[in-house]
Amino acid sequence: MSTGTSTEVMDEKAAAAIIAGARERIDGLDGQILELIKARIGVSAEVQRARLASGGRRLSLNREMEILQRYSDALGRPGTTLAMTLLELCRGKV
Ligand SMILES: C=C(O[C@@H]1C=C(C(=O)O)C=C[C@H]1O)C(=O)O
Repeated sequence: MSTGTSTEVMDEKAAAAIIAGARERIDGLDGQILELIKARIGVSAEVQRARLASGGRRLSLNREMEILQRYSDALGRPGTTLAMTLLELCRGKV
């Protein structure tokens, strides 16, 4: 996957301004990502509770496979690692 970097030449001040602005946007995006992860943990717990309360198993391997496939299709191998980390956050280690 490309990181979108280019080799354009520029002076240090211009680069510093771009970096500062971009880092602010990255911090904003990371804040949103963290909030989304916390929301995902809550929704996942809701599903797990409902399944347990109705006599089912807490975890669903088929559903986890769908999620791993989706992240892998979108982001390749690191996507699989990311999905595994998300699943661990949402249902604990298995
Ligand atoms: C939330 C669910 O329960 C568990 C947690 C999952 C998740 O966090 O995505 C996926 C599968 C299950 O192991 C579900 O089945 O959808």
